[in-house]
Amino acid sequence: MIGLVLRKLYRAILLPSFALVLLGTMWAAVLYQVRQERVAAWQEGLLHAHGQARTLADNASYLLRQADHATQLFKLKFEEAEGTLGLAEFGRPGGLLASLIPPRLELPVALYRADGSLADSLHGRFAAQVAGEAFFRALAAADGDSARFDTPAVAPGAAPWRLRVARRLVDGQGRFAGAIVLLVDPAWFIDDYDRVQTAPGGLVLLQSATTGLATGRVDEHLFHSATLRFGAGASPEEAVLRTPLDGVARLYARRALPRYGVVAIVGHTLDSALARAQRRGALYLGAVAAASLLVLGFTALLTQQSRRLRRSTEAAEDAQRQLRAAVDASLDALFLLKAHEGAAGIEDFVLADVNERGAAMLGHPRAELLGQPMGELVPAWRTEGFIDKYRTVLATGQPLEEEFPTRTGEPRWLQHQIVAIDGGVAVTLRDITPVRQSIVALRESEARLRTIADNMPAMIAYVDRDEVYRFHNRSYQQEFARRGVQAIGRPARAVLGERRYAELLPHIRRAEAGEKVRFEEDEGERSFEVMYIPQTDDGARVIGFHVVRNDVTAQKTEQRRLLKLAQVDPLTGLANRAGFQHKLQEAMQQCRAQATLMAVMYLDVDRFKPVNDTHGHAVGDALLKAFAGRLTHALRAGDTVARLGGDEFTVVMEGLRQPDDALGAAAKIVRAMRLPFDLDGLTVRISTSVGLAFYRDADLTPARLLQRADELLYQAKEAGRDTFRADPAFAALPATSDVA
Ligand SMILES: Nc1nc2c(ncn2[C@@H]2O[C@H](COP(=O)(O)OP(=O)(O)OP(=O)(O)O)[C@@H](O)[C@H]2O)c(=O)[nH]1
Repeated sequence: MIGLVLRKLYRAILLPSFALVLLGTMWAAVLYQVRQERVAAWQEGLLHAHGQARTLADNASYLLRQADHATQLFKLKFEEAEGTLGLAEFGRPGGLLASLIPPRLELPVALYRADGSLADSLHGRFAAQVAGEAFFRALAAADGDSARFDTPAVAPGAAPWRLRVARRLVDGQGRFAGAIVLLVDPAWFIDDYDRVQTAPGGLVLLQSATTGLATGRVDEHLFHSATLRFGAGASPEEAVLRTPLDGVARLYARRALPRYGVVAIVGHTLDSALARAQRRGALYLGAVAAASLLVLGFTALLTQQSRRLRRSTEAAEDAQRQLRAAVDASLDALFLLKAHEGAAGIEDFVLADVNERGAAMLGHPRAELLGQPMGELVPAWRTEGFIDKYRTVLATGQPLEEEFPTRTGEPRWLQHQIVAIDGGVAVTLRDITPVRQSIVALRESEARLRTIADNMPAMIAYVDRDEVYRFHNRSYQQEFARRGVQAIGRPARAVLGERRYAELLPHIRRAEAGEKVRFEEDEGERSFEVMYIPQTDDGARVIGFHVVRNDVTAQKTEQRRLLKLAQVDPLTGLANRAGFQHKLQEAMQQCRAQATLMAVMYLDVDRFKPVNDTHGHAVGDALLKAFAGRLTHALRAGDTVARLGGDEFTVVMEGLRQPDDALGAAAKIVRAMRLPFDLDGLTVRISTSVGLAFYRDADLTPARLLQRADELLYQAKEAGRDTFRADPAFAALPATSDVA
């Protein structure tokens, strides 16, 4: 876990760290270079200033030397002329002074006597008496011939200072005779400043070594008395100062002229000295800034790209891990085999990879198996011809799938799949023994069910959700054969025919909706009881239905026979009360449906009891039979005649055109019964009374209609018998009219 975090951290910071190091190195190198440039520019500036200070010093020393020579020349000529040489002679145009010093300078010159009084002067004002001044005293006391230089202020504190060149004069006897004095304005040296050529802001300056008074120039501005003070630790030759002059920082170079008591100074502004270095520095910094931006941008881009790459690599690794897990968890043993070529072609296959199940099947850890030749690892594979099959699949490129039982060890069924891959084959092996066992069990179960179904008298079939016959038993086979149709695999609509299919469709739909359907079906003489039993899948979805069809013709016939028996009067063979009631109900329904007219007659034999009493029950029975026969004979074939019991009979007449038809029939019956009955040689006379009720569409029950006929019969009996009474509402004839 910690290792993973560290690895992630390492990946995350590697590139930024590299970029930071690169940036740091770049910046360090550039800053170093900038600094070096500055140092070099500094040195160069100083060098330049030194050169110029030297030039200034040379220039000044040249003029001062000339001044020295001039005093020396004066001294010689003065001494030659034995003290008579005047300044006018000495300093005239083209004279001795002019041979050494340009006349335009109009150098102030003074001649002092031995007592210090001013003897003569040119081009300037001099003090009238200098006997008390240090330089004069020094000259008077000295015995050498060297000139003396100093830098007195002409008017200390206010006027510009001067460089004074003074030389001792002697007379013919070598005694002190006075002094020749020259004053040199330091501005003259500074005026020659153009030759020095400093950059703008540059300073050229001459400073007195003793008084510190100075004369200088910055650009066109000439100034006096400004004193530059260099620090105690400053180099005697160079310094950087912010002068009190103008506050501008400069690089200064100094060149001392010890003989003349002055120092030549040149200062270059830091800005001008370092301008090029600063420009270059800015250029370097700009370049390194641009390069830094590029590095940062490139690093960001690389980081992003590397993050993407890392993500896609991780995704690929994840997918690979999942694939590996799926392969290891597979129910199949998986082997990747590489063909091993020998002299005679492919000799064996080497195990390149195997999943956990495959390793378990071979009985070794996976790591031990990789790289092993299969022929040696599992010799049975060679003897069982596996290696040959792999070779064939690899050669043809055709995949092979097969199921086979093992020949060695515990009997098992294996499923084998071989697919050609690059340079070898991928092999999957699956133990399908349980599947085979369940298939066998299923087949046995199916065979048992078929045996049962085939030996059932009922016709059994299965119709799937597409209404196609998928199964039928032998009974149904015979039925289909009898009709000359083939059912299996064909739609019910084609097998049944359009007409029968249309009749059965409502039942089919109900079964398909999941309802268990039971109905009867008649086919000519034959009757069938049919059941449709829906079949559902695990999700309770109807996937078809079973058809169970029983031939119930025999039962139906028997049923009809029994029903008939129950509705027949055994004595007369006419319908009994039950049969009559059944018929009356039917007739009334039909009458209502068709809006026709019907009639019900209620008849009773008049004075039957005496016949029984006189001749016995047998004669009574015979009379009842004869009565029934004569009654039936008197009526239409479609009329229903019944004996309710005793000597009571009823007639149902349907489809009457008019009431008269029934009235006529009643009258005919009454007349017919008056005729004597011949009962095995015994002649019996009776008569009959009839009640006649009509029915068309009134709201009436069968019992009420019969009761109505009974009431009318009662009226006929009351009227003296041997007549009929009809419902007056329907009777066109007088309902009570006696039968003629
Ligand atoms: N022989 C015979 N007699 C029967 C049978 N069933 C009923 N009877 C008799 O039929 C007679 C019916 O008589 P009723 O209708 O009541 O009297 P009736 O003599 O006909 O008098 P009216 O009907 O008023 O004219 C009774 O004596 C019954 O015993 C039968 O099945 N056979």
